[in-house]
Amino acid sequence: MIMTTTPAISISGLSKSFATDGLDFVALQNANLQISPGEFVTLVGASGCGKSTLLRIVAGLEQASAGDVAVDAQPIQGPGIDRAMVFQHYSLYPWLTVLENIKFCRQLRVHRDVSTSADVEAAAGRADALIQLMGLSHVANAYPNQLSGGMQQRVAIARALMARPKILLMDEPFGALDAQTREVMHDLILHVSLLEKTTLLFVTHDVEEAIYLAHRVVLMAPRPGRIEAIHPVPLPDPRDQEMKQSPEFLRLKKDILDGIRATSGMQTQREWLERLGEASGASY
Ligand SMILES: Nc1ncnc2c1ncn2[C@@H]1O[C@H](COP(=O)(O)OP(=O)(O)OP(=O)(O)O)[C@@H](O)[C@H]1O
Repeated sequence: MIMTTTPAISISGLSKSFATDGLDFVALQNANLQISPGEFVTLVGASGCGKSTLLRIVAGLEQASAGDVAVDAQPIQGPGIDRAMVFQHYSLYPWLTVLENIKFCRQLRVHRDVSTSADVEAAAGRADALIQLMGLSHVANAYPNQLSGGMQQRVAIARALMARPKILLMDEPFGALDAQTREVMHDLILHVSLLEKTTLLFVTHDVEEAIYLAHRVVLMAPRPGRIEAIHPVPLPDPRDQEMKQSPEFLRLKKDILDGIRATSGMQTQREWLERLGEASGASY
């Protein structure tokens, strides 16, 4: 892909090893990826291929063993307000209401120091707009444990968007939701990302979700964790649920699923299934 602007995220020669039992385990090896401003990129791949590790390094929550990550051409130095992260488990503050959870980041020191009264007013307006957009106005004063999983995740997303991050990092954010709620969330996050030109890096196990949301799907592979292939998604914006039935969509889904199967290390060949049958027969 030819970049004409400064990448929103630039990942070069990125590696990460963990010391386990005195041995170095390579979770990520020489990853290279340039993401344009406003681009939506999803990461898929077999379990343990380093998707979350890559995301956590970009978030500044984990340190790289080698290589560089830059945001807007600036090397990252830990977490920053230019990047917000949403996890699979909603991680809301149970003692705060929905509205208080969403406004919480405004009360952090980093924001308070730069806030004028106009900033505070604008923040209240943004919190209201996010609450409306996410369909949360009827529960604005409720506590997280009074909400369904889908609603809690909408609060977590609204909270992440509150500081108007340039980059949103999402680690299986819809993994615990039912299929219908996921579809609603997909269209919602696409809508917001187009509106605010947010750059998205999104981890998922769901290949359909990965294609529907993304401009590019990055296929990762394990042992060692690495980027195996990058698939551009040949669908226009805005997305429409019907596109999931298009031949381009189905072809890409098959290619990516084949890629995951080929790199997962799991065996489905007849020979191994037969051996399993023989072994079971012998033991029982
Ligand atoms: N803190 C850690 N210490 C040791 N090993 C780790 C640590 N974090 C991750 N790993 C290992 O690094 C590899 C990559 O982990 P990671 O969570 O990034 O994979 P993933 O692709 O997100 O997996 P999954 O799809 O199962 O969530 C795994 O083998 C994991 O066990």
